Amino acid sequence: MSLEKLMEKFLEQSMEAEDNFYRLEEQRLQVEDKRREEEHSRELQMLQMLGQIFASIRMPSPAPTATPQPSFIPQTNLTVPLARPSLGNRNHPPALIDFASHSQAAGPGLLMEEGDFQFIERSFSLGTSGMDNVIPLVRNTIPPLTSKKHKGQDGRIGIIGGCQEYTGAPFFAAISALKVGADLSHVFCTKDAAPVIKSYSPELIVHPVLDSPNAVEEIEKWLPRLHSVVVGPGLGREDMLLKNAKEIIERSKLRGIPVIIDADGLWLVAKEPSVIQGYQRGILTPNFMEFTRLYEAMHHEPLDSSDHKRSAQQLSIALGHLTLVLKGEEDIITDGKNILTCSQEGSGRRCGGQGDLLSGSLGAFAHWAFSSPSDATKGMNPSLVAAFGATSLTRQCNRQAFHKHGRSTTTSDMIQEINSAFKKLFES
Ligand SMILES: NC(=O)C1=CN([C@@H]2O[C@H](COP(=O)(O)OP(=O)(O)OC[C@H]3O[C@@H](n4cnc5c(N)ncnc54)[C@H](OP(=O)(O)O)[C@@H]3O)[C@@H](O)[C@H]2O)[C@@H](O)CC1
Ligand SMILES: Nc1ncnc2c1ncn2[C@@H]1O[C@H](COP(=O)(O)OP(=O)(O)OP(=O)(O)O)[C@@H](O)[C@H]1O
Repeated sequence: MSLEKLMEKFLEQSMEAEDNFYRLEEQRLQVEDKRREEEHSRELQMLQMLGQIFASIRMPSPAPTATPQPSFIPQTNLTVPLARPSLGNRNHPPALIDFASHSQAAGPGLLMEEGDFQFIERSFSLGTSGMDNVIPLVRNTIPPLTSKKHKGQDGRIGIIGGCQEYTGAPFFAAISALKVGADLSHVFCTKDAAPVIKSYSPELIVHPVLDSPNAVEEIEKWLPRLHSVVVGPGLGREDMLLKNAKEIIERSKLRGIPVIIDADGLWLVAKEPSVIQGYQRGILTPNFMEFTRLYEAMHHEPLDSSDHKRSAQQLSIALGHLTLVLKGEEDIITDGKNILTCSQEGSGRRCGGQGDLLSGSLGAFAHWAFSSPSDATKGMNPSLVAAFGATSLTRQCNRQAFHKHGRSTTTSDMIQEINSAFKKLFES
């Protein structure tokens, strides 16, 4: 046999061996996923039972002298979503965390009693002692970079958004998730937005399906592989796109995938709050305008803007203790029971797209927080920890970018700062 033939044969054999290796590895991962799923569903069942036991112990006792405050009646929803956790996610039991935060005094801050509920405020501005409280929890959830992992383990994030008008927003969100440390970022956008978004970056996986007749089925195929979805950046407000986004949210909920809703996704929530109400892995990231819309949709009265924290808390409660991030001069993060405020120094530059950096990076932080062992967040709701990570990072990026570019600072400049801002906050 000639040397050439020998080489050919050798190459064929080694390719076959490689194929076999990957096939076996895939099988092994499937078995591992199945084992984890079974373990998670057992944990969920136990936690539900525990939840019921706690609930029966904590039935409200009548408080004869307390004056009820009708405008602030908490509409709690302490049920654990009967959802299968997404693959690779260690499940954080929402009910248990709720009970834990009811019963723990939360370090520094203000303790308010409202009827039967305790509202605990923790004001954390980085650079003060507050940082010492939450930043270490964020750190605990960040997966270490080791050589033992395969591609995808640190996060496969899906962005639902991108239409003819808005191609920047989904790009900013998707690239921010990657730059923070997720392994893969998928953008599900309309057909005409896809080539534009692809042309911004070869790093993104772009699916031109959001306006196709079978959009939901096309996207659902990917859901089992996604660790979190961010719905809304650049989605637009066309009825058909909102309808598809709504269906994706519903299907993500069924799989227990963390769902971050921003921008036009919040327009959808204001119209149909039930789409996310009560889902303990849902996080909403409104700016003040979006917040006002949501508040008025839920409370049927104008927002009293004198006390943002209280309003944010009320809205969170009305939405079934969903985590809210009200963005502004200071970011208010609440799940209706705990309030964190992040006033990490940013800058006076308010260019468009900063919110997309926040929601995209939150996609990664949320995956990490929900898939960490529960002691990593020391009983704090993982959504709060993830949101604090994302807001402090966004503000730090803004600060660093402004330092270099001054009034010319744009979101792209902020994205360039993600690595060093991340290091400064979480790795030093
Ligand atoms: N490069 C891209 O592709 C980008 C695309 N983007 C995408 O655009 C889509 C629409 O998003 P949106 O935020 O412009 O819509 P909406 O909520 O109707 O706000 C409209 C008006 O509300 C006001 N307003 C806003 N904030 C406020 C505040 N804090 N406090 C008070 N008022 C405030 C303000 O009103 P004005 O001051 O102009 O009267 C503003 O003009 C969405 O898909 C998003 O992802 C962006 O991500 C940017 C980068
Ligand atoms: N007045 C402010 N001072 C400091 N930081 C701010 C201020 N307002 C917003 N931010 C920060 O900017 C980031 C984005 O918030 P912003 O209100 O711009 O969101 P948005 O309007 O949804 O953004 P987008 O342009 O992406 O739609 C948040 O991290 C928030 O903390």
